Amino acid sequence: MSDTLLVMKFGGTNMQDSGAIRHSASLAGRSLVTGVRVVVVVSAMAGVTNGLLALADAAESGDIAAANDEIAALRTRHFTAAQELGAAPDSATVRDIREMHETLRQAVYGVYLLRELTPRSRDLIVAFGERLSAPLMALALEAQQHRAHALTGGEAGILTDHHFGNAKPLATTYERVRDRLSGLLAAGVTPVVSGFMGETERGAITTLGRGGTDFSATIIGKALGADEVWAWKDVDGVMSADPRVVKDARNITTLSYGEVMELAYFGAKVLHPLAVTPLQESGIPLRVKSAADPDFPGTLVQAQAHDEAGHPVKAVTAIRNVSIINISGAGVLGIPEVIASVFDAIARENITLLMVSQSSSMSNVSLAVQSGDAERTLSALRAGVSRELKVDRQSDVAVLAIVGSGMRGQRGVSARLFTALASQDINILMISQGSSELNISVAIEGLQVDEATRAVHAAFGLGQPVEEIK
Ligand SMILES: Nc1ncnc2c1ncn2[C@@H]1O[C@H](COP(=O)(O)OP(=O)(O)O)[C@@H](O)[C@H]1O
Ligand SMILES: N[C@@H](CC(=O)OP(=O)(O)O)C(=O)O
Repeated sequence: MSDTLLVMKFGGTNMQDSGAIRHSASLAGRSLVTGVRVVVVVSAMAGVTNGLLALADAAESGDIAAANDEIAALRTRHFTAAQELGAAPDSATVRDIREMHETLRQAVYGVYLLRELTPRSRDLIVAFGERLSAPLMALALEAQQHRAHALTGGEAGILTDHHFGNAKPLATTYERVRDRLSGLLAAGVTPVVSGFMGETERGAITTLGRGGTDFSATIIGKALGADEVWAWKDVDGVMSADPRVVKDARNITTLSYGEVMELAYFGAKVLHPLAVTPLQESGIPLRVKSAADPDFPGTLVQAQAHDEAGHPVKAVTAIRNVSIINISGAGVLGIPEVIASVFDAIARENITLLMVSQSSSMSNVSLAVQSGDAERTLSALRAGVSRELKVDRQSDVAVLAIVGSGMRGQRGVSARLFTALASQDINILMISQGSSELNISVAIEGLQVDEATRAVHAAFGLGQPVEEIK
């Protein structure tokens, strides 16, 4: 057996049905047959997380029939996949899947009876997607003659805080994961861990935020001191823009942890924004790889940035469904306490600020937040800042960002961005540049975000192949 250890993450698309699961198992198998040890981390089958969220909402609103229909559809989907992967009707896997569905049904009925869906019960319900897919991957690996064992996030040692829906790992997680998984690996068994989920010290199930399976994989990678973490995707790697929006988006060969965090933070759905954080200290590389083309190198994410000649910007990305909250009035004028009260109110509500800007006359502060957080932001501000200030909201906004370490100290980058937007008649509502100079972001009308993305991608020549320099 080689000493190499890889953590491999398979997302929803790569788990969407028995065929995809079998293919994903074969990708892990390519390494396993060479003696490499692998920990597999899986997401829910594509669409299952959204289905679970929808049925939980239906139960809360009293529509138990709709919730039960969705549960039945999910049940059929998981049983069909298990059967197609070779599970006998009386096998332990089928029994486990049946029991999980029964518990899910009971949890959903509880929500219906109470007409209350707390963040805690939502996490319990939504984590069933990943809990149900891990045994399917274990089946597929076993069918390909690899010993495998399915574990929930908690069983694998992932302990988190109590931020249901957006939990973070506790420092004790790392040692615990090592304890839980080392024995299996030493015995030649491939652990298959349900991603996206963990549990609190008291055993309540938590989730790590949408797309959280990437984060689970890197937490496990750090805990085990893995050689690399591989995130298998339905795209070639991290691309210069969302390939669904920009047809000539190209694969980015290397990115630094910082660059990938900026990209994920500014909406590139390809990785969870915190996914690389566990890797930063240890310098473990993350590879984003194409499940359809496993020999293609994909994107290597590591500590150092590699800048590309003539390409100060590596990617353009966007966050949709944003609202701008404006705080204005003479009272804002140059009084630090006012600004402090604004940020206090936001911090108390744990709201993520996407952009902040203050007008030069200092009589106005604008905050960009996800539209889902806008009402909470408005109430927090109305309660927390002086009544003399006017607080209002502009909806249907998007934040577009350009990212790349090569723009540090480079002149003319913002000018190029603004010219590209102006050429399409796109009005800029807010501007901000991170002090790290890894990104420049602008708020624009939501309806214009796709054409803006394409214009900016073209203006920075991101569709053209480049030679890489160190
Ligand atoms: N810059 C980008 N690079 C690659 N993919 C992107 C980017 N921006 C958005 N995406 C989208 O992210 C998707 C992959 O993320 P996701 O579906 O969450 O992965 P998975 O579930 O396979 O882990 C792609 O299908 C692509 O449409
Ligand atoms: N299933 C979860 C977690 C996840 O990471 O999914 P995916 O890898 O399919 O993006 C979600 O949809 O958010």
